Amino acid sequence: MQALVDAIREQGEILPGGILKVDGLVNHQLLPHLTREMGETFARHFAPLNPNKIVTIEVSGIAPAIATAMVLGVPMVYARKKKPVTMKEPAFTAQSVSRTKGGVVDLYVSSEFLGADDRVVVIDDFLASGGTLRALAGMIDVSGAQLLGIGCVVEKQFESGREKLADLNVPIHTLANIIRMSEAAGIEVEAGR
Ligand SMILES: O=P(O)(O)OC[C@H]1O[C@H](OP(=O)(O)OP(=O)(O)O)[C@H](O)[C@@H]1O
Ligand SMILES: O=c1[nH]c(=O)c2nc[nH]c2[nH]1
Repeated sequence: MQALVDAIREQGEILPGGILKVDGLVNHQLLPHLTREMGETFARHFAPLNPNKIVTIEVSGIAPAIATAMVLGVPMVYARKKKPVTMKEPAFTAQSVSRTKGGVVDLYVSSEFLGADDRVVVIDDFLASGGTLRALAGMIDVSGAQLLGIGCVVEKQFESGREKLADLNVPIHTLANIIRMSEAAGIEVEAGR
């Protein structure tokens, strides 16, 4: 997605620990025209798989996920990181490591909104080590739903998440790919794959 690649070139910043800051378009401020194009692009890509649900993780996955779900005309469910009293049991749960806040986070999805009838495409903001998507894929599996594909806005190729998730045997589509980044060389970014 060229507009996303251009925006990352313009606004992206490298932070310690191999973190790419794109708060101006993905993780704090959202640009509606870019978010809409993300949704349209994911929807075009995954529509042939005929999903009936989009699943993501709060918080930064919600915007691209709802943009995709709106185009496909299907519900979007997000894994919550704190279980509210309203959540109906049983809930599927898993743990992942937050890359931007540190520490282990719990993920919860109620069986009220995910189950054996669901054909799921997962949409998230970042594919880095793949740990978060691995945790979510485990919950989807336990629920009995079928995982059809994974879409991420930004892939950090140098963290090899795509390779680590290969055993899931589902297509992974990303919109921008960070090949490498360093203070010396800057951010090397190309269209996703
Ligand atoms: O492939 P991984 O190494 O697991 O990294 C990707 C995950 O890291 C971020 O979550 P984080 O909890 O940092 O942020 P968020 O609250 O902004 O969604 C991001 O939203 C992805 O879910
Ligand atoms: O804002 C972010 N920048 C990153 O580099 C990253 N990697 C995983 N999750 C991330 N979130």
